[in-house]
Amino acid sequence: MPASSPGVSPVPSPVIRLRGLTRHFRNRQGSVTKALDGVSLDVAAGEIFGIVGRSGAGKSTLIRCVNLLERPAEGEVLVFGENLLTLDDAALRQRRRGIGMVFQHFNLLSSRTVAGNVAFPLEVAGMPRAERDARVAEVLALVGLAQKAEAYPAQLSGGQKQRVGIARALAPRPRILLCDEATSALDPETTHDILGLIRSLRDKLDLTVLLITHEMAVVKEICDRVAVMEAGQVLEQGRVFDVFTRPAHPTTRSFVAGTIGHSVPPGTVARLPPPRPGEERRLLQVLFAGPNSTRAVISEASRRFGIDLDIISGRIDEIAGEPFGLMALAAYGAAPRLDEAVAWFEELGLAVTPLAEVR
Ligand SMILES: Nc1ncnc2c1ncn2[C@@H]1O[C@H](COP(=O)(O)OP(=O)(O)OP(=O)(O)O)[C@@H](O)[C@H]1O
Repeated sequence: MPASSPGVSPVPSPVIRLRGLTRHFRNRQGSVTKALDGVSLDVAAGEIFGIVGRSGAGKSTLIRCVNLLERPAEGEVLVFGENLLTLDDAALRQRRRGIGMVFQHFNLLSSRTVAGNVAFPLEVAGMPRAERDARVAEVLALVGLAQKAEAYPAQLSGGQKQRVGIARALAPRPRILLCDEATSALDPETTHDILGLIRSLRDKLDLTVLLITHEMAVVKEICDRVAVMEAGQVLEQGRVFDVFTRPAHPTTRSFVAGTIGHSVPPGTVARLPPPRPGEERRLLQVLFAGPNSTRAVISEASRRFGIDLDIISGRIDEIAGEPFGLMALAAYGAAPRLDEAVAWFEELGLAVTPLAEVR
C-alpha cells in the first residue's frame, strides 16, 4: 500500500473536516469547470496542513469553502464538529471570527496605518477602543512590527505587509488560520521568514493552519501533512515526509522531483558505459530513509543479485526534521535480477524511482 492515499485520512476530532465538496462553474459558453469534484479531508488540531496543486487545481475554491466565502454545491464543511452550511448569517459571522485568513496580495487598506489595518476586524466586531488598542499592540508585537504601528502600507516591504496581514488575521484570536498563497508574492528569503513566523505562531497560539500553495518547497518547509490536488480532486494526501519520499501519483512525483529529486545531466548519462549483451542499464533514484545504511545496502544488492551498481550522485536532505538520503544509481544486469533488486530495496523500505520519470 502506498504511504499516502487519495482517500481521506480521518483523524479523531478534526478541527476542520471537509466531506464530498463539489463546486462547479459554468462559463458563458456553457462549458462546466469542476473546481471541486468531491474533495474530502481532515485537518487535526495544531497541525499545519498544506494543499498543493498547479494553477486551476481548485485550491482557492477549496480554502474559501472553509469559511464559506465560497459555498459548495454539495458536501459538508465541519469546523470543530459543526456543519457551517447549516448556520444562519448571524451565527456564520460569529464563527468566521474564529477563522483568520491571510492573502497572497495582503489586501491591506492603503489609507489606514498598520495599526488601523490590524484594528479593522476588531472595529467590525464592535470591540471597545481601549481593548482594541491593547489587542492591536499585542499582535503587532507578536509579528515583530511594534515599531511600525503608525506607518502606512506603502512604506512597508512585502514581508512587512504580510506580517500586517497575519496580525490582522490573528487580532480576533482565531483558532484557525487559512493562508491563501501567503508567500507567493515574496522572495525566497522573505518567504522563509514568513513561514518561520507562521510556524512559531502556530506553536505559541495553538493554531490550526490550513494553507494553499503551488510550491512544494513551502510544503516541505512548514507543513505536517499535505493534500495534492488536480482538476478539483485530491490525488493523494498524507504526512509530508511520506508524500515526498514515496509519491504515489505521477503528478505528485513531478512536483516532488522539482524539490528533492535528482536529475542526471544528459552528458553524465552519455558517459555511462552501455550494458553488456543480454543485460540492461537502468537509472534509478533510491531514497534512503530510516535505519538501513546506504553503503551496506548497495554492496549487498550487488552480491545477492549479481548486478553492478554505480553511484552517479548522492545527497542528504531533511523534511520536517527527518533526514533522508537520495542517490542516483546506474544499475547493470539481467532484467529479472534488476527487478529482484528493486523489489528487495522496496522491502527494506527504500523508495526506488526510475530516473527517466524524474524530470
Ligand atoms: N468564480 C468563478 N467563475 C468561473 N470559474 C471559476 C471561478 N472560480 C474558479 N473558477 C475556475 O475553477 C477552477 C479552479 O480555480 P481555483 O482558483 O480554485 O484554482 P487554484 O488551484 O486556486 O488556482 P490559482 O492558483 O490559479 O488560483 C479554475 O479552472 C478556475 O478558472
